[in-house]
Amino acid sequence: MKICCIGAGYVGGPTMAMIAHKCEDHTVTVVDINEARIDAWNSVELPVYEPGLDEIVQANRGKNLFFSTDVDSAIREADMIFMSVNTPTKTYGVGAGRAADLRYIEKCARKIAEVCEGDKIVVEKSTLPVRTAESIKRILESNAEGRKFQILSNPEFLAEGTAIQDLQNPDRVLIGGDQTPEGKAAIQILVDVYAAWVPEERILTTNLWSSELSKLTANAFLAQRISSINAISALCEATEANVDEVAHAIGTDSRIGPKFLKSSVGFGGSCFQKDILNLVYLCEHFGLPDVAAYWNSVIEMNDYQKHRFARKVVSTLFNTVSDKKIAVLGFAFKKDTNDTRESAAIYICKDLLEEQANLSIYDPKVPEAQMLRDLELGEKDDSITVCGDAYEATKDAHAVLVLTEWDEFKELDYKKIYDAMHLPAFLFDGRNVLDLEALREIGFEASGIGKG
Ligand SMILES: NC(=O)C1=CN([C@@H]2O[C@H](COP(=O)(O)OP(=O)(O)OC[C@H]3O[C@@H](n4cnc5c(N)ncnc54)[C@H](O)[C@@H]3O)[C@@H](O)[C@H]2O)C=CC1
Ligand SMILES: O=C(O)[C@H]1O[C@H](OP(=O)(O)OP(=O)(O)OC[C@H]2O[C@@H](n3ccc(=O)[nH]c3=O)[C@H](O)[C@@H]2O)[C@H](O)[C@@H](O)[C@@H]1O
Repeated sequence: MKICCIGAGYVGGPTMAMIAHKCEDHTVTVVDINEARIDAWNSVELPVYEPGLDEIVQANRGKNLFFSTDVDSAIREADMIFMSVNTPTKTYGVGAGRAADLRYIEKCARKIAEVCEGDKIVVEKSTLPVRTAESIKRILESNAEGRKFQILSNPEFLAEGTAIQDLQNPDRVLIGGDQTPEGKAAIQILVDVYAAWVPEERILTTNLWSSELSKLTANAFLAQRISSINAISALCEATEANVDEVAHAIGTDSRIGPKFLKSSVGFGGSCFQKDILNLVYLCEHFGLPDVAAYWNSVIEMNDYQKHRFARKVVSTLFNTVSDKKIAVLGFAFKKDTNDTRESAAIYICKDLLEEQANLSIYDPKVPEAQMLRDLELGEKDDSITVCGDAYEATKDAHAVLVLTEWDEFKELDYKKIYDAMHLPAFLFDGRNVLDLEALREIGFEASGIGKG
């Protein structure tokens, strides 16, 4: 089979690389209108950093895995077309700030209608509002001219930083489609692709709307757990309870489970916030304001947590950080990724810049240009310095903030860092990854999240 994927981003690239790797009989072409991105996929420096990704791309690129800007030809030749384009929060017009911006997905549908010649299976890989398949179907069918289209929903559940592991061994693959004989046949074709490496009992099939809604619901539930434990972290700080101990104590209840209970500076990433906003918008659209308010509170709590952290830094540093050097360790929204979209670090840095702090930032994977873009600063702005390592960033600092849980931050020589800092030397572990007792023995005024 010939497979085409429109959108060579964090999802399109890795998922298609895995399909090509596991299904050597299929030819997979990933296309994008962003030429620089396609060039990078064809180079040694891939545009997405993911442990294990280089190896599978190198093994298959040029054999049955291709990256191209020739969108039309790839669509024309394909039997199955994945749409993996971005679906950001709308920034204009009706629903601005909440609804999903579906213009990219609609452009894909129109492009497919315009250029394809035979029958196609069109797969929604992007995360979409429930019932988007209906619009896609209308666009395709209005322009069908005898061609037949089957629309499937196959949302992606990978997490960045563990994408390859998640794709290799997914908890489940979800495929939704029409419950007609033709729809079921299309579902089976996609089931067969995944069955090359995923046990069949982990491939779930549903109707289209359940599949679309399950993706938004899964992200909302995951984010809700983080907001719940972060809410408790504030109470821990007021009561001398320890949030890690509370999380462990509740997580051993098999009904609650231990995962996604790590208190932090707040969740980031391109999807949790956008998908919950989308869910909130949908609830309002369907006349369910109480349901909308319930899910919106997950985002409100996350905003509270990010600002609470920045406020705590300022108040601990004697209520002023003006002209003080604050070292920021970690800028990505989580470890093992170069992605900074919606990273809590952006909001915390902005709050501190507002207080006139001088920031020296180090992240092992995020380039300086990206940080400047995220902080909306020009190239010559001297309120931030981007450093090549943690020691340079922390030299002469008044405080160190750990904002991403990169493993290397656990291995640093904190005595060396302490000796080069102003005293009292403050350290705020926004990820609860460091040994606070050991840091206090060195002399740090060290604090974590949710640790009274
Ligand atoms: N990033 C993640 O970890 C996950 C993302 N998702 C969902 O997957 C979708 C894609 O996300 P990402 O890969 O992160 O986005 P991304 O922004 O990294 O990649 C999207 C790509 O689509 C391309 N594109 C947009 N319109 C196009 C068009 N008309 N023709 C050709 N290319 C076009 C863009 O140039 C861009 O390179 C979103 O709906 C997202 O919610 C789902 C699970 C995980
Ligand atoms: O739709 C998506 O985009 C993806 O969103 C998340 O994946 P991702 O955002 O890549 O990463 P997560 O591991 O979920 O982390 C999200 C944020 O929550 C934070 N987090 C996570 C877990 C936790 O216990 N505590 C916590 O603060 C992370 O540091 C990070 O900032 C989901 O985990 C994926 O299943 C989903 O496919």
